[in-house]
Amino acid sequence: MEANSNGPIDSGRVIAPPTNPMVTPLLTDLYQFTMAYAYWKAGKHKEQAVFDLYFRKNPFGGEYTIFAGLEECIRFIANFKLTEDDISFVRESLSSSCEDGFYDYLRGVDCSEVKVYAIPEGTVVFPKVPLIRVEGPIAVVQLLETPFLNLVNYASLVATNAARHRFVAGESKNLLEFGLRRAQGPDGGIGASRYCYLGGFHATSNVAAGKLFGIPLRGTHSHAFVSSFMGPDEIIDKSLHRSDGQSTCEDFVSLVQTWLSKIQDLRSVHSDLDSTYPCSLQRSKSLNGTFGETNQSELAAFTSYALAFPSNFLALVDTYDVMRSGIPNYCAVALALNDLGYKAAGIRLDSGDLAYLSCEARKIFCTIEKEFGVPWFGKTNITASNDLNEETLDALNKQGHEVDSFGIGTYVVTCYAQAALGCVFKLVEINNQPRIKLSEDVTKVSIPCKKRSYRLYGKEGYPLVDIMTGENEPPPKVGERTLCRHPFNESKRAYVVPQRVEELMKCFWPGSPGGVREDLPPLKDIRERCITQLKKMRPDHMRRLNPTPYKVSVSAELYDFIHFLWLNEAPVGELQ
Ligand SMILES: Nc1ncnc2c1ncn2[C@@H]1O[C@H](COP(=O)(O)OP(=O)(O)OP(=O)(O)O)[C@@H](O)[C@H]1O
Ligand SMILES: O=P(O)(O)OC[C@H]1O[C@H](OP(=O)(O)OP(=O)(O)O)[C@H](O)[C@@H]1O
Ligand SMILES: O=C(O)c1cccnc1
Ligand SMILES: [Mg+2]
Repeated sequence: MEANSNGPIDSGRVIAPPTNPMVTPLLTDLYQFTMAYAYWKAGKHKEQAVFDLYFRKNPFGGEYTIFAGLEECIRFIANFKLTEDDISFVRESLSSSCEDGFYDYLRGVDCSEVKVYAIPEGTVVFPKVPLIRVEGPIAVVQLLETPFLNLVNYASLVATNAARHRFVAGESKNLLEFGLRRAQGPDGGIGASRYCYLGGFHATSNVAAGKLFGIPLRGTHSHAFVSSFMGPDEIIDKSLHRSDGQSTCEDFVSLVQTWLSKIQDLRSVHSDLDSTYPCSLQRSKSLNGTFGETNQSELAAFTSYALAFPSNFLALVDTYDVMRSGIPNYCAVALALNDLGYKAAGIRLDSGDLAYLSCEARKIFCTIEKEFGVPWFGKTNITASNDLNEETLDALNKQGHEVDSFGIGTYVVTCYAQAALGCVFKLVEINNQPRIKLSEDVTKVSIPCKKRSYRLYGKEGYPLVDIMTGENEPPPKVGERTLCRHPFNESKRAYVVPQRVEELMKCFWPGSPGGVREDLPPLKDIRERCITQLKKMRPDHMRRLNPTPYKVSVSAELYDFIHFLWLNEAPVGELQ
């Protein structure tokens, strides 16, 4: 069970309210209330409706999407109730001709008669396949459309964005989400931290998200900290205990200076690197001449930071000059700390050519490891930040770099490459009658009926195709040939003999008190699900350039029915 500041999310039958208290029944479009009134006025409000929530196209030019936001939807409906205040406001907002009986009806509305089936959060999903199916009295379900879309659209978009960044960065790299200052408001910031973590980031700088969701917190320091120091005289208390507490170094500042001199005296290292250096870049300079005078105010800042956090010393090295000042200053402080039994945590680069600088820094760290016999120094952690995105990560990979962690803000949280996912909520059945929404644009035609969907896996363990069937059709069977048809293109079809069949949607809200429903898993488990699922995808669906589309299909029976209904509902044109 995951705890947060609201208590457990899903304890027994009690589900916590939405994370954001602004998520109330009024967080909807006015037309949901006007329609609810018109349904009520027509005596239609209790008719049983089925809506599908799905998207039409994968974002970011990719061929996969990560589904996120479900937990908040369930928390929303579990606590759905209009207050008297809400009802008064709706009354003021609707036409004065609306009858009082409607407001009495609204007073009693909750989601106890609503059923929600959904694909588990963190699953890799594809266009057209319902992520969520909502069943229940039409007036109530209509009120859920906007908040459900609001809760799923950005969550899934940013989780997908995070997963894509992780894919490009590579599994061995640490991804830190640094976007709060650039996010679209407080909810955008909190949501970004939560769903970037879900999508595979390792940590966030967002303290509130750490508290709310238990996401690991990470951070370095900013340029302001470095530039706030004028020189070493500012350091008053220069003493530092050894890490084992056995003794105290009374003048850590001098110890740092001693190490800086030793580094400056290193004259023996040249750019013709031996094979122990991990970096292959040939643009290196020798240390000779590189380490002249370093910036003393920067050194004071680093020393102060080390005195404050001796076990966790990290330095932003690009305030003045990375190679001539930041790196030697960092090394001096780190080596002084090493004398006292502390292992420094690394550097951050926030400007310049991150590939080149990371490689140069690595060479220096390797040199120091060798020259001074400090066994871990070559592996010093290098964090890079500064307007990173998929493209820059890809470029860094191509050039070769020595970055261990990436701090990514603006591009990941604002979903700069694509503003919205475009999830929709469409009526597919009313009173057991399938409904279809037609469009000139065939990709916008809805797939009618209350459906089931399955993921069919092939011999190699990869998912091959998702197939939607009518609710009462027999499911595809392992080892049996299943005809999978493109929903709208007659000629596109294939037989699939699945090695494994997975039903995608599960019941998350049963529509009757005490009914069986899936638990809401902790965020960590959702993240694990996402990471595991992505690893199981066939690589050609995942590549950045021209990925192969994953097939989404319907059964032969559903195909026939869609086209029967299409012909039935589309008026025949007449040419004169
Ligand atoms: N080796 C590289 N290959 C491709 N892109 C890189 C490389 N190194 C850095 N970048 C990217 O290039 C851009 C550099 O931006 P810009 O020129 O505005 O910053 P800067 O001058 O390095 O630093 P700042 O202006 O923040 O001090 C950033 O988006 C960064 O992520
Ligand atoms: O670049 P992003 O991906 O958005 O990541 C977050 C950025 O935020 C910080 O910069 P800051 O706000 O201090 O300003 P800066 O851009 O001038 O460094 C940090 O140094 C990163 O560069
Ligand atoms: O901790 C950091 O280094 C950090 C946090 C937010 C934004 N930029 C950097
Ligand atoms: Mg920046």
